Amino acid sequence: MNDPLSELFAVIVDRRENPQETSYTCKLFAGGDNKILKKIGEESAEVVMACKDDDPDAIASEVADLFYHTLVAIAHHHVDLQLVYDKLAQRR
Ligand SMILES: N=c1c2ncn([C@@H]3O[C@H](COP(=O)(O)OP(=O)(O)OP(=O)(O)O)[C@@H](O)[C@H]3O)c2ncn1[C@@H]1O[C@H](COP(=O)(O)O)[C@@H](O)[C@H]1O
Repeated sequence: MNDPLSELFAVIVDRRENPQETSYTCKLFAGGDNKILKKIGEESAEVVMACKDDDPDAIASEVADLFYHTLVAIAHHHVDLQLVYDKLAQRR
């Protein structure tokens, strides 16, 4: 699958398997749940604030940050993105 989320998820999983010193993603993995989940909390709050401000560009930007950090969380827990897609498909 080559949708943008799947492509990003593949890069994130590669960072998990092949750590690189300069990679922000690798710093998140190194920090574990404490670091990753704190970022999800922060980014969620930023999505809420951007929606409260009714600022479409800020909403898109903050949701992109939230998607990225959520993908890092599921990769950290070795959950495949396909499983998320399967859950969505089952709800159709
Ligand atoms: N999509 C993203 C992405 N979205 C958001 N971010 C980072 O998430 C952080 C957002 O948090 P903040 O705004 O709070 O910024 P910050 O102060 O730097 O964050 P903290 O130091 O507080 O954790 C920023 O550092 C962004 O660069 C991302 N970092 C990486 N990616 C992609 O992940 C892949 C791997 O990147 P590397 O890990 O850098 O190799 C590449 O495809 C990148 O494009």
